Amino acid sequence: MYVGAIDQGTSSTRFMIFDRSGSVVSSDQREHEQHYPGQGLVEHDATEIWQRTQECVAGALKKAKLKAEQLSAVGVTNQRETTLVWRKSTGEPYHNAIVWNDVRTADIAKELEGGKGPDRFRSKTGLPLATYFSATKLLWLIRNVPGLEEDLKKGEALFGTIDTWLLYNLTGGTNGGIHVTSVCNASRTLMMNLKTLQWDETLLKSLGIPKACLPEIKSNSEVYGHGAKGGYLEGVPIAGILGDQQAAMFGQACFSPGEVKSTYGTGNFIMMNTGTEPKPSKNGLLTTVGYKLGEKEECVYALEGAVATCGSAVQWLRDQLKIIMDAPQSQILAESVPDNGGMYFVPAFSGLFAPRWDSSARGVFCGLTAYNSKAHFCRATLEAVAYQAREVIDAMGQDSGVTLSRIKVDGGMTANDLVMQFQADIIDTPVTRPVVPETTALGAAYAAGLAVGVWKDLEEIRAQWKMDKQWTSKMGNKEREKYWNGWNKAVSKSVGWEGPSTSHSSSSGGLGTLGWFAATVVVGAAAATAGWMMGKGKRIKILGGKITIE
Ligand SMILES: Nc1ncnc2c1ncn2[C@@H]1O[C@H](COP(=O)(O)OP(=O)(O)O)[C@@H](O)[C@H]1O
Ligand SMILES: O=P(O)(O)OC[C@H](O)CO
Repeated sequence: MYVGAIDQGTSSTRFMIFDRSGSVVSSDQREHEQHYPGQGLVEHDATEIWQRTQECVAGALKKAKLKAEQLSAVGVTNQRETTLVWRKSTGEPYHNAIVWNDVRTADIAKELEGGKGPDRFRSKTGLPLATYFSATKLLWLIRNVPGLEEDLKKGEALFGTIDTWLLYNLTGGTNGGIHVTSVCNASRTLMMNLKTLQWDETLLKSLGIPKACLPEIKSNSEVYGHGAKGGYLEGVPIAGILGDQQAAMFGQACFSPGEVKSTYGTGNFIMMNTGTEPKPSKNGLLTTVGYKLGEKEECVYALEGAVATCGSAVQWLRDQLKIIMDAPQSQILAESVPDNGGMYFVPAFSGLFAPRWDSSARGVFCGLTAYNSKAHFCRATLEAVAYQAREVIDAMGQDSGVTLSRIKVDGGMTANDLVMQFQADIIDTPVTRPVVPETTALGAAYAAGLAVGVWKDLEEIRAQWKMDKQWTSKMGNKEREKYWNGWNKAVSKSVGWEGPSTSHSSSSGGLGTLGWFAATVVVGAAAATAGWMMGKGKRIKILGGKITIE
């Protein structure tokens, strides 16, 4: 018995085939182009994503020497919030998809507050008003694509997140393709009511979004449709849809309240299972749907801390600063120095997400002296991953009252020992990686397999989770405190960079209470304009968002 999973992520798409033991049988992965049409803008060509998806499916089936009919089911997992609209009559997108970390909608998010603050819709949706969520992106499209509003009202223009787009195309597109989304993806749009698990008429009215364009909300595990005739998955039940972070939580078998996973990919997303009642956050986290296994099953909720920039900062070291050739080299370079050399980096390329939600924050390197080398830039970038995660984990502890005994980790960056050790050090909690690191795809496969009886229940799935490696803290309290204070000083330089700070959470770091003693401060930003800045003995050139060190 085999189950497939399409994992459509921010940087790439994978198709993975698993056997009944949850082991990987075959995998194929393709990148798609990242479009950056301006400062803070990130777009994907949805047609390219569909093309890559088909190539991956064909590639993985070929490598495994399997035919589609040998797959019992296929699950879909996707980058969440990324928004697109397409024509029902032709299947063509009206515009590139606007990606979750695009910040063009800062003004729209502010406008939606209507004088009532960023938490105006939080009690219904569990979300603050921020650029991150789909409704702000859909409103931007409505305001900027001529004729779209009329087409949306008529039902000619269909809205979808990436799961919806893939399901539509997998099941036939203009030839009978279904228009559905999963409850956990819908919970990221600002349009779904967390209690009713349906689109909320009052919210839609406040937002000015017509219901006719929205997909039907389905559970995370049921047969939605079958692969279309003539497609690579012809006849195969498409039976699971989970947003990628929910899929990772599911693949990590976090089925009991209080269990936490942290995924280190393009961004970093930390989720805690909070059981069958939505848990409000007072500390800047998101209340969201974890999973719902079938129409009649209870919904399991989660608290989530989303950090926008994680592995993408490593890609930036590679592609923009060009101080590493590839991601694994970041560890080698960072390990070539004994510590951060006093340097900190706040990678607020998309502002700061959880727990601060400050869209005005921008990237900051600080604490430099002439002693610092590119190795310190690299080390500071990697360490920033762990500090950002600690902010979320501290907030999670405050919101849930749970003291964590461990965190289950996954995602591309868990290959980096230095990051994982520093993570365990800075949170003083064990960090545990499973044998199958592709938990996102595995979670989607589990959801699909459960719907068609490949796996019996959650206990059977839990029994398949096996530990590969665990990191425990080797750092003393005094040292941890020193680093944590340094990080918080750095963050205080990042917030409000693009204007008044929009931060609206009581964060865990004691911002503003610390003085600033660094000998040399270098402030850069992905969105920086042209200019030169002088460090002692170093020149840092910032030009059109590209930084070079000479
Ligand atoms: N050894 C490594 N050290 C640091 N970062 C890494 C390493 N390997 C992968 N990454 C980062 O992890 C990310 C890819 O992880 P992945 O889980 O595939 O992301 P996504 O699902 O968001 O596409 C990339 O941003 C890459 O820079
Ligand atoms: O594609 P990833 O792994 O970066 O995940 C993106 C998230 O789903 C955005 O919310």
